[in-house]
Amino acid sequence: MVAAGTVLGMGTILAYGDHRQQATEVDAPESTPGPPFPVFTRQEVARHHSEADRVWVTYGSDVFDVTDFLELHPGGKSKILLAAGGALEPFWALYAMHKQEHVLELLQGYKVGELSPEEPPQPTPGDPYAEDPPRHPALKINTLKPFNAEPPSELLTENYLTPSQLFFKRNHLPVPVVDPATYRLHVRDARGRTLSLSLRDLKRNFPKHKVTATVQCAGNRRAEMNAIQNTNRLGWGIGAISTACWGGARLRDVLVHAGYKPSDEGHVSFEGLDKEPNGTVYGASIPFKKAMDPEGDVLLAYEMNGEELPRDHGFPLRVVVPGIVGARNVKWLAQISVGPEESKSHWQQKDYKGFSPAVTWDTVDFSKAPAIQELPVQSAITEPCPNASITPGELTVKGYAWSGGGQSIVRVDVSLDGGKSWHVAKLAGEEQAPGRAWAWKLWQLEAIVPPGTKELNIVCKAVDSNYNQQPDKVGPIWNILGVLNNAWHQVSVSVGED
Ligand code: HEM
Repeated sequence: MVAAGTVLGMGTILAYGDHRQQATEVDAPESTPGPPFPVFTRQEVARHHSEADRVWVTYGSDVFDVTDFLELHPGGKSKILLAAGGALEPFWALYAMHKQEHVLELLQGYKVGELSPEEPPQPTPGDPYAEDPPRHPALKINTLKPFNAEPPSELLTENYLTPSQLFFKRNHLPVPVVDPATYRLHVRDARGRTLSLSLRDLKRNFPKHKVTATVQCAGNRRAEMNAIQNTNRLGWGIGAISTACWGGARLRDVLVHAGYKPSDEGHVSFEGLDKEPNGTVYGASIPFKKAMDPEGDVLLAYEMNGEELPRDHGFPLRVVVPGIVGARNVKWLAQISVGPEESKSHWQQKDYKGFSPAVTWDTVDFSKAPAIQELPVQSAITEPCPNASITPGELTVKGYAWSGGGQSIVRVDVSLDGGKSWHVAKLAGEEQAPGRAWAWKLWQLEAIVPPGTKELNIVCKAVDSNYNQQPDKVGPIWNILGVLNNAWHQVSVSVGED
């Protein structure tokens, strides 16, 4: 049934075939409609995520079986396998050369069905996570309930903005189901009254601002800390960090509307609609000064990468606090209040704080450590992958670098010999104003691996505009919560024969 295709160099692709019918015959009679395509749910598609189960992908509302194209793919089999069982869109946002007519025609030849219309989420008694949204199978899951997952690290630096479906997900609780028509944001105003703002109010009454900002979880790279001594907390790799262009109202404008003055002091507390079974909601706070700073760029965001905020990222409204740890970027925002004290929530008081390696669960005193706000300078290697096997000759090393508090990245040093000698990487990314460099820089180093080399120990370290640098070892910054790991990132690869 499947006519094998032939690839004649880049761009020249012949006859890959049609899985259902030979519909591309040159002299085909007046097109007679074929039998209707079968309909599949996203869950059924997701079961086809390996060659053994056949590799299915979706594009729009169509389902394709691309198993027979794997070996023919100009981008390689491994790349298609990243999308196996899920949507092509986030990958094709990274590799835009697919948005050409001949590629789409080629894909049509592999169509095997259509997606059934999205079922509205069904509450299941006893499972508070039953109404969580569908996710892309390419994500590497840390925990399913609550959903915590990161993209494959080599994809992180394929595009400056992370496609929303691949953006890391860090949920503390089930994703709430919110009706945008009845949604209200409650803001305690300066006179103690509660303002109730609809989404329409926020969109119509406050100017829309766009900010490109990186969000990083404090636990990014915890796996390296867990390898030293297990913290028994989410073992994030290097992918608990992503970048998006956010759009929404400025928090400052809403606070001014609510009667606050820049000279006021204290903290702005946020509460989400995500709840524990006992009714406790997620909450966090940021300093009032940051919220009111005209250059602080804090948003009440309703857009992510030019589209409506996805459910996993806080639909219909979330806080985006550029330069500040992800945990304060409260999603599914329900309430804002201003007061002399920080949020009383567990996540502000008893989590997301840094401690000495000497502190244990028996000796920890959470009241002694400040809540994490701005994060330290960070960088990581996304390519090559750890334990990859490479050949002598040209080597491209890629990665990301970012610093908290709006500090820009001024340099990334890369070593191929474990830190004995260094090279300076080339930086790329949006130029953002000093002190407002909210988004990461992607970096790249082209190197030559001499013949006879057996292995490389690749290391990277970044320098920010305050000349803050990363510490060389994880051990001395290990802590019971496994947060703030910004040690030099290291990747070892073996070098085979050419
Ligand atoms: C399953 C459906 C897919 C089809 C039908 C497809 C098809 C193609 C075609 C026809 C090209 C050559 C484009 C040109 O003429 O310039 C191409 C290139 C490429 N594809 Fe795909 N692709 C698919 C999935 C993917 C996925 C999921 C990824 C990434 C995760 C990917 C990554 C690439 C890359 C990196 C290239 C460029 C290769 C090079 O220039 O050396 N493709 N693909």
